[in-house]
Amino acid sequence: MTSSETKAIARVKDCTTMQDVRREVNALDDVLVPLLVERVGYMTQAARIKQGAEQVRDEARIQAIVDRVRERAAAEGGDADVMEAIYRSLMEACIAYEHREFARLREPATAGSAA
Ligand SMILES: C=C(O[C@@H]1C=C(C(=O)O)C=C[C@H]1O)C(=O)O
Repeated sequence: MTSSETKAIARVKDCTTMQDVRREVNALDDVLVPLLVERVGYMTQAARIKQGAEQVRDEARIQAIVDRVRERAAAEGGDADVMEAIYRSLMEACIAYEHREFARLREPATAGSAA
């Protein structure tokens, strides 16, 4: 259970200027981007493990993630619809990347490309 004092929304600072807002947003992006790089990295793992390209998009898993992040966002005092939109967009980018990785990992080896 997330108590009202520990909710993420309670950590938003009051800002006076747009410089204040953008400094805080940049600081959060500095945390988010490395985590997103790590998340996207698991798409390469998924691409290796899955047996066929038709398995890359998994609608049941997408819906389970949407349900889960909507609940997590609400528990943190956030907007569930905004979080769903962010995650649907994120997962579409991840799926497109996973398709590229699926193909790349199965490309026939050519001279000079061994690694
Ligand atoms: C990583 C997976 O592949 C895809 C990418 C997903 C994601 O970005 O979390 C979710 C579902 C899949 O369509 C998976 O199946 O779990």
